[in-house]
Amino acid sequence: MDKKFLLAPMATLSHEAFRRSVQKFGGCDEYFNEMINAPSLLHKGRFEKFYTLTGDTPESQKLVWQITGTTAEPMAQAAQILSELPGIGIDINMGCSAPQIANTGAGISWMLKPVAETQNLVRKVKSALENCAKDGKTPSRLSVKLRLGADNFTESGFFSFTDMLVSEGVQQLTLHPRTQKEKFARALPRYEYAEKLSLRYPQIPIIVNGEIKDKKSLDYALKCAPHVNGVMIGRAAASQPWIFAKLKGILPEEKLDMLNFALDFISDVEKFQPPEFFQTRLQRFFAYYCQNFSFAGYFKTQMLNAKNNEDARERLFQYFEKCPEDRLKKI
Ligand SMILES: Cc1cc2nc3c(=O)[nH]c(=O)nc-3n(C[C@H](O)[C@H](O)[C@H](O)COP(=O)(O)O)c2cc1C
Repeated sequence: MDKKFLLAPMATLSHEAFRRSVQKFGGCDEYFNEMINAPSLLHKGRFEKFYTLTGDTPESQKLVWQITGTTAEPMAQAAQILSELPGIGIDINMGCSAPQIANTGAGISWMLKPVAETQNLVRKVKSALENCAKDGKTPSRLSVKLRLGADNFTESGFFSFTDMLVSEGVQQLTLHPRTQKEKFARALPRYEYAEKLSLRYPQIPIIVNGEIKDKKSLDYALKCAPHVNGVMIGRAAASQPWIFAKLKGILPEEKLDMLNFALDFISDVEKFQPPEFFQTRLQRFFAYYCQNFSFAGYFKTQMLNAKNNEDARERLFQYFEKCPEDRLKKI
């Protein structure tokens, strides 16, 4: 397939330990990091360094650092700092509609504010990236991840917004084609809008995102948006870190040891996350990973109740002792 595969930014999930799980199967073309709050990064909070830990593998060159914030200046400064790290570039989060983000003026709010304010943000971030590209180096790529906008969005309003982004020098757009309030469980994303973006801006890559979880859903998204340059996958990569290899048709024949895979993930979390984050990181990952098993609901509850990493390991051993047939799986 000539399309790129991208790992979605997912708060508490898209970190180095999780990327390593994906990389075990050959990885993907771009890894979006979980969103990084710009003011917190600038204030050098106690945990901020863990958001940018990469472990320095060649795959780190494929990182995209997503920033979130409510005002332009700190976001431009954060973009500058992050552009010094390994990776492809900086992404501005204009799509997150979770109330705790959107209500503060971050995420999708950037699509709803007076356009001049968002234009100022893009301009500031772009110029920060250009100013810090030293010695004739190409500046880091600037991309934006967005939704369709408010529930009463109009097509003309949406395109005048994306026209502004592209004319300000945004070099890649990822569209999760749902409105602010459309939840995952509701209707399918409106993939045709990604197609419209591809035809409108042939000069930049357009990435489609949302509900792609297997060959059938991939084929459907690409049938609706055949000209997109890539496909971004979030939740399905958390339940099946091998999904990119599966969709590319390069999965190894042999069965996967699901217990050892999970144990490796916990060890990587210990390497790349602070102890204060262990519980949330494990809980979020296992909420998805446990979907692979015969007694998914029971297993998930067991893992969500783990008190610490040792307890999580113990619960893994117990599950596979009870259900040995789940341990070696053809994925
Ligand atoms: C747990 C979780 C955390 C997320 N965090 C972010 C984030 O930090 N930045 C962002 O732009 N989108 C975030 N999203 C949205 C995803 O990037 C993606 O757009 C959405 O999950 C739809 O893709 P999917 O159907 O492949 O999961 C998050 C989604 C989930 C499920």
